[in-house]
Amino acid sequence: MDEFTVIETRDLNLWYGKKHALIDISVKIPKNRVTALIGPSGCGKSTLLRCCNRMNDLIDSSRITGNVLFNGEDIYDGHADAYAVREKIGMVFQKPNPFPKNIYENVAYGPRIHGVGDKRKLDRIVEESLKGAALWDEVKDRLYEPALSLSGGQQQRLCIARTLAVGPEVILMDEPCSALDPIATAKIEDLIIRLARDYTVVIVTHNMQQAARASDYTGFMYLGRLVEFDKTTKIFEDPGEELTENYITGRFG
Ligand SMILES: Nc1ncnc2c1ncn2[C@@H]1O[C@H](COP(=O)(O)OP(=O)(O)OP(=O)(O)O)[C@@H](O)[C@H]1O
Repeated sequence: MDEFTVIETRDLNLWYGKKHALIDISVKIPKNRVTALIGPSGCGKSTLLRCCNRMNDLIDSSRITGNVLFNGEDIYDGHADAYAVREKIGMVFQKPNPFPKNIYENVAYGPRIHGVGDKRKLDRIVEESLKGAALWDEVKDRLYEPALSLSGGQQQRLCIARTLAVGPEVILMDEPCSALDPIATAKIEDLIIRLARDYTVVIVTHNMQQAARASDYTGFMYLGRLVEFDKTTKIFEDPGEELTENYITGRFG
């Protein structure tokens, strides 16, 4: 692969107690591309995604071996700061989870706790982040209304804006459309493609059409292993492994 690698895992293994959830995963995530992780329920997609920004640290029973490199530096190195990692590698979850605050405060929250106090600067960050998440036009006249008054799709784009506001390089998305209707889903998919101009996006999805439509690269996982990783067109048109072919043609799942 001749793309520039932003995140790389090397022989990554993860256990939840005795459960061996990730087995020898070595993968290179290309910069400024959308990578989709697909595979049947329980195969380890979300676990792999969470390893990329140390969210699994929050699960007491989890233990890892191997390496996860971000721009060549091991994020599990004793000196690495998990909070700084999560600023650079942001995450958007399955269910939109805005704070019970107004729209403006949801986006301003991250920059504020990182010390941005100047109102003009915060205004600019809020506007740019909402534009980046394709939400500005819909909310610019109601910035001080509760975030929870937005539709589900708007709330998810607000969560994306909140992630953008702290200046990430990578955005991890764990089934970001699973709680949304088809129109809201299409908007998020368009946004994902657009975000890859400025960011690297990794998305976990159950929806193979979504992976085919919105991603440049696809990893197929099965029982904790990464079976195949390649350009999305290759995975869907000419997979190298029979297991991948059986999955994408719907023979199991
Ligand atoms: N906090 C946890 N404690 C114990 N086991 C867990 C935990 N989280 C996940 N697992 C187990 O690890 C395995 C991988 O789970 P993971 O959620 O990563 O899979 P997934 O492919 O994302 O599944 P799904 O598509 O259903 O969300 C599963 O067997 C799951 O039961």
